[in-house]
Amino acid sequence: MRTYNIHKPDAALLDAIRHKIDNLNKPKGSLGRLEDLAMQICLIQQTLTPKLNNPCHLLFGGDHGIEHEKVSVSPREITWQQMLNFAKGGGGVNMFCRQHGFKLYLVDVGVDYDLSNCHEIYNRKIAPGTANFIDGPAMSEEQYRQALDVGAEFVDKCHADGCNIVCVGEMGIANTSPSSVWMSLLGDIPLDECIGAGAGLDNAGIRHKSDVLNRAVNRFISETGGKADTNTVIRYFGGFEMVSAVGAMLRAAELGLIVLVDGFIMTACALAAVRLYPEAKEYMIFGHVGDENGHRRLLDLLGAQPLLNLGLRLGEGTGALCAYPIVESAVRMINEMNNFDNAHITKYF
Ligand SMILES: Cc1cc2ncn([C@H]3O[C@H](COP(=O)(O)O)[C@@H](O)[C@H]3O)c2cc1C
Ligand SMILES: O=C(O)c1cccnc1
Repeated sequence: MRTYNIHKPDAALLDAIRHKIDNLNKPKGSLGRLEDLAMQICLIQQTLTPKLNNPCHLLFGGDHGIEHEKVSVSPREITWQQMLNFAKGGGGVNMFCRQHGFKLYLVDVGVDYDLSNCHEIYNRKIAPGTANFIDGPAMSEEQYRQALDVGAEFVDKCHADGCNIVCVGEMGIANTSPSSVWMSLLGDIPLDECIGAGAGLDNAGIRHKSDVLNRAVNRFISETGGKADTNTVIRYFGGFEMVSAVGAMLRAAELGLIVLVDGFIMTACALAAVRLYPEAKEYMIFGHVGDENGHRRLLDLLGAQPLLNLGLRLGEGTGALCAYPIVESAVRMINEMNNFDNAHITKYF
């Protein structure tokens, strides 16, 4: 399996960035979180004049064996139907990509339907859905490697487009289930605190989802003696689209791109990426906290402060895309605002 060469950005510029921000014509600290964002972006880009170039959105699609256990309110057909809908420009993700000028890459890594005639969708299908993790691992080691590599491949495409900020999103009916299991096992949090309604289960549905996931996790723990490493947990429960998202986040961090993180599912992928390479977190901006049970706790676990709180629970990358204008504002602040000297304002502190 490839390794990723991910470093914490060099902190040598920290004082110069702080000085520039504090010298802008405003009371010290008065642009709040925008100042922290600008700081993070300057460090990632190693400059006092950061830029956001050619933003790209990567959307990976895949189906899940665990869907057969009725852990989602929706059937798996929705995955391919939505992928085709995205290809026609009709999804939530499409309108926000259009709004903010993101180039959208749609990638089939494991949808249980032949999408190869659709030229707007890249065909990187590893298998038509993962295996059901109630019985054994969702994917083989080889499939795990492949899924990570697809993620990296598409970040390389974005990079070749001149992009320096990527959003990552997903489409995969039932994928809140593996996300909850990752959160529980990688975050050491009781499983039921990680489980929510997903795309709209009622209380009885959530109880059933919890029964299924508890059975699968208990079986896994007795099989592995509770000693499984991070890669094994990710591979055993993950979806192809989720593992590709992990690979994309890691490659983006390796290349020094900003990663804009979406909702519950993508935050679970961020956790997986950070468990593998802790420095990857320095490159991540967390777009929002959504309404899926567990999302807030997952963000807290990562020490992440989400930018928005809009009650979203769609996925696809929509929450990350909605946060993009805030990121733009932070970059404008540090590039365009006058400082006390050139605005001829008396510096009083
Ligand atoms: C029409 C529709 C569009 C979606 N777009 C994203 N999701 C979201 O819901 C799914 C996860 O929820 P669960 O684990 O409960 O299935 C994922 O596909 C996620 O992207 C959708 C779900 C539906 C039904
Ligand atoms: O926050 C998310 O990513 C999410 C929540 C519920 C359903 N689909 C996605």
